[in-house]
Amino acid sequence: MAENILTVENLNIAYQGVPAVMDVNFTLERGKVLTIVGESGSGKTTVIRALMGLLSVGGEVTDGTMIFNGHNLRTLSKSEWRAIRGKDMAMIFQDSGSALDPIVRIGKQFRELFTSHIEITNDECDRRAIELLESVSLPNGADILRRYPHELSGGQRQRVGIAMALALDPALLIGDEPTSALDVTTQSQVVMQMLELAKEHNSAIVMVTHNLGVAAYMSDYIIVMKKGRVVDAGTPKDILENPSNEYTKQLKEAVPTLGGGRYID
Ligand SMILES: Nc1ncnc2c1ncn2[C@@H]1O[C@H](COP(=O)(O)OP(=O)(O)OP(=O)(O)O)[C@@H](O)[C@H]1O
Repeated sequence: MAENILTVENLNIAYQGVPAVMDVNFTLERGKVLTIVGESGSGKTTVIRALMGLLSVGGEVTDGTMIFNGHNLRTLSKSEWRAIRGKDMAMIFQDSGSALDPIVRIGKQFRELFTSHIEITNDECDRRAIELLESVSLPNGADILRRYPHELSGGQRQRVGIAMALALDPALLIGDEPTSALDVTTQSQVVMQMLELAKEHNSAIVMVTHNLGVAAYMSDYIIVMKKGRVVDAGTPKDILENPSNEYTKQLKEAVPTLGGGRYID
């Protein structure tokens, strides 16, 4: 039987006591991709921030369990979180590029990332960083390592963010609209690269997107959220061929068409 890397049961989250996410359940196996879709304010970001232990101020998990790789995430101490985050579990934000430290060269940021989790020489850090940059289509890695973030384009910075997220072979990669700030061509390239790398590393992915087309293309499972609850869940085929919820039907209709055909067909 495939190993579950993540099990979420009856997850409830509130901000200042006001419920924002209610009764969310899902499981994810190693190497699989789960996408959360839904309208703005439906609770997507709240769910994945809870998974990273990074709910914004006032946010609190009020009920339920989240088990990641045998760890009960609700009971982790700050130092246990630090050990897991970035290593076993990594996150790519919409603007991961801008999360880079603006006054530190890229090479040094890679070294800091590696050395905070593993014993490694500087030369080995640089070698691995260059390899990772190559895998996200940044072939001039040695040059990139010498640069500051502002000396890169937005797309290059986002690729650096993805390379860093994958640097320590995370078992789980969490993405919040990881490509939405990029132009459409770069978006599809970056999604493909994320998928390829995740497959190579046997990492699972939980990703938030507004776009059911992207979700259908890249996922093994899709969860549709509305007003803090899961209103539909299943494989892309289940969701698209038999949307059980009126809202999913509307989302499906809203998928943009490409060349006259729906992207998801
Ligand atoms: N820091 C906060 N304080 C209070 N309420 C919040 C906070 N963050 C989110 N919420 C509320 O929680 C609900 C879910 O928000 P969340 O950001 O998770 O939605 P989302 O589906 O990710 O939206 P979007 O697609 O716009 O990013 C919303 O009603 C929102 O107003």
